[in-house]
Order: sequence, then structure tokens, then C-alpha cells
Amino acid sequence: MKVVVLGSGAWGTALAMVLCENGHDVTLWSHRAGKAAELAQSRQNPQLKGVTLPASMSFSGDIACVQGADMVVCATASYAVRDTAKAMAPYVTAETVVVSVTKGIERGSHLRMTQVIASETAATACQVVALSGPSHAEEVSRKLPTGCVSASDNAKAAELVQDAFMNSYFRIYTSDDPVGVELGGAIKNVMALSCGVCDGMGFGDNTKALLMTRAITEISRLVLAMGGQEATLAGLAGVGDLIVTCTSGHSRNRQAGILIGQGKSTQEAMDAVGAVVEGYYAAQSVMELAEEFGVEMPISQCAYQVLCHGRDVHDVIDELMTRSKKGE
Ligand SMILES: NC(=O)C1=CN([C@@H]2O[C@H](COP(=O)(O)OP(=O)(O)OC[C@H]3O[C@@H](n4cnc5c(N)ncnc54)[C@H](OP(=O)(O)O)[C@@H]3O)[C@@H](O)[C@H]2O)C=CC1
Ligand SMILES: O=C(CO)COP(=O)(O)O
Repeated sequence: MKVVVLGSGAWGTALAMVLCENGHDVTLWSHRAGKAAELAQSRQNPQLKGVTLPASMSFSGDIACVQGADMVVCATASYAVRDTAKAMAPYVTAETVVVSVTKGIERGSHLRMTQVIASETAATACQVVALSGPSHAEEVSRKLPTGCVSASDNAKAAELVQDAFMNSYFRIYTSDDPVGVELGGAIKNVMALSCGVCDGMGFGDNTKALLMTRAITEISRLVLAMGGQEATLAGLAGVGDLIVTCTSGHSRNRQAGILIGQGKSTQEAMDAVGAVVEGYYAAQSVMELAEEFGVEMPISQCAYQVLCHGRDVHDVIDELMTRSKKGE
């Protein structure tokens, strides 16, 4: 297949490598033409240290490279997905399958990323699939065994994406629950930031287990209220992604949280991480959705107050620990 990957950050680059490995004709697009030229020349992405990009990979800074693609993988930061989808729309047809690998919820509209893409490509009626799961780019680019979920209401499209990506180190399952898969991936970023804060404050493994367990309860409440499936949250895109992001040294969200727990402001922490920290962008939407759907999400609410209003982390932990008593 001819595949174009939009977004040459860590994840877009790692997925482009998998697709090259699987024998597809792959172009990696950057919104900055200079970056495309740099990648083509160096065959290195500084975010994936020690990894050489395959000779078969092409690079472009021109969105018209989407023309004629059988599959387009959208791997930009969530805040750039709408503009990117708008720019690619003239080159997409009903036969193109678009894969969203971005983990976020659009601010204001509260749309999932596949919904944002679908709204910008509505005239083409292309299929849009979500691919998500516990999958740090650094490890996928080193071919370490990893599993993800390809989710769509259209089973054939989900299977097509499964076939395109799956190989001996990248195992893909299908799902008919894009709601659960996408919301699980987006909300766990807020939780991973919170886990990082606890690490940065010097709390222990007990604290992390408490936070992660209550986090999955909280995520489930919202996802079920929004029409997602419970089984999805017990799977790779739910608890799987929560585990990897809350515990991994690769996690950008956890890294930012650690710095905040050590006393840095949100902006200082995000600048230091130097890649998109999606939990920050999702926090407000999660809180607004919790209100809209009438579900209790105390961890997300506290995370929002710390991240977006600079509330003191000690006060927030105190508030969470002294909430009125209840059954588990
Ligand atoms: N990193 C990982 O391991 C994983 C990441 N993800 C998800 O993938 C998405 C990307 O993450 P990651 O690759 O880590 O992030 P990076 O920060 O490494 O990359 C973000 C990408 O978005 C691009 N971008 C930023 N602004 C714009 C814009 N205005 N128009 C077009 N493109 C833009 C960046 O381009 P530039 O840098 O040139 O400005 C860059 O290519 C996130 O939603 C993340 O949650 C999912 C699974 C794993
Ligand atoms: O979603 C991810 C791993 O599955 C990446 O998480 P971070 O953005 O926190 O690195």
C-alpha cells in the first residue's frame, strides 16, 4: 500500500518504520519542510536515539503527498489534528483509510480525534480508524514486542489497519469500540501526569497503585456514560495504556508530572519535556465532559486545577485523601 504518515514526531516516525518494515511504500510528512529535509538527509530522529530510519522511507513537507495514498496515518499533536485533516482533505477519497493515532479530545467541541478527522473529510466519506494502546515510540522503533488495538465501527476498515501494521513485534487486535479505545487513550494521559506528580513529590508504590486503580474506576465511569464498552477498559487501550504511561520512563506525561511534583510550573515542565504533553491539553475537556455526563472524576478534577490553575499539589493530595468515606 501507499501510506502517508502525517507528523514526524516520535510516534509518527516509529509507526512509519513499522510500515516500511511491512513492505509498504511510506512517506513521512512534516508540517515544517525543513524538518522533512533534515530527516531525509540524516535518517535520524533525535527523539528516537540510536535508531536509523530505513532507506526506503520517503519524506515530504508538502501535504499534497497524500494524493493517491491508500492509507493516511494522522500522528500529529491533538491540537493540530483539525488543521492537518482540513489540509489533507482535498487529497483523500472514499477509498482512503485514515488512521488516527493521536490521543486527545478536542478542546471546546469535546470530539474524539477520529470524529475531528471525519468532520473535516466528510465530503469524501473515507473510513477513519483509531489505533491505540500501550506503545511507547522508543520501544516500537527498537522492535520490542508491543500490542495495540485497531478500532472502528466498520470491521473491514479495522481489519485493514490490523493487516497493515501487524508483524512479529507489533501485534494488533481489532475492536468495534472506538469510543472506549479513544477515550481510554486520552484520559489516561491526565492520570499519568498525576502519577508523575506523586513520583515527583517522593510518594511510594502504594500511592501509585492507589492512584492507578482509582483512575481506571474514574475513566470507566465517563467512558461507559459516553457509550464505550467495559471490556475495552480491561484491555490494551484501557488498563494496558494506563499501566505503561503511569510507570514508564519514556512517558512524556509522567515526566511532566514529575517536574510539577518537584515544584516546576506546568509550562516549565512542558518546555523541559520538549514533546507534546497531551494530558495537559485533555484535562479541561475531561473535566467538562464529567460535568456534562454527571459522573464523579475527582482525580481528573484535581489534576485540572493543578495543571491549568497552578493549585498547590500538597493541598490537592490532601483533598483527595480526605474525601468523605465510601465503599470501593
Ligand atoms: N510518543 C509515543 O510514544 C506515543 C504517542 N502517541 C500520541 O501520538 C501523538 C503525537 O505524539 P508524539 O509523536 O510523541 O509527539 P511529538 O511532540 O514528538 O510530535 C508531535 C507532532 O505534531 C506535529 N505538529 C505540531 N504542531 C503541528 C501543526 N500545527 N501542524 C502539523 N503538525 C504539527 C509536530 O511537528 P514539529 O515537531 O515539526 O513541530 C510533531 O511532528 C500524541 O497524541 C501522543 O499522545 C501515541 C502513542 C505513543
Ligand atoms: O500513549 C503513550 C504510550 O502508549 C505515550 O504516552 P506519553 O505521551 O506520556 O509518552
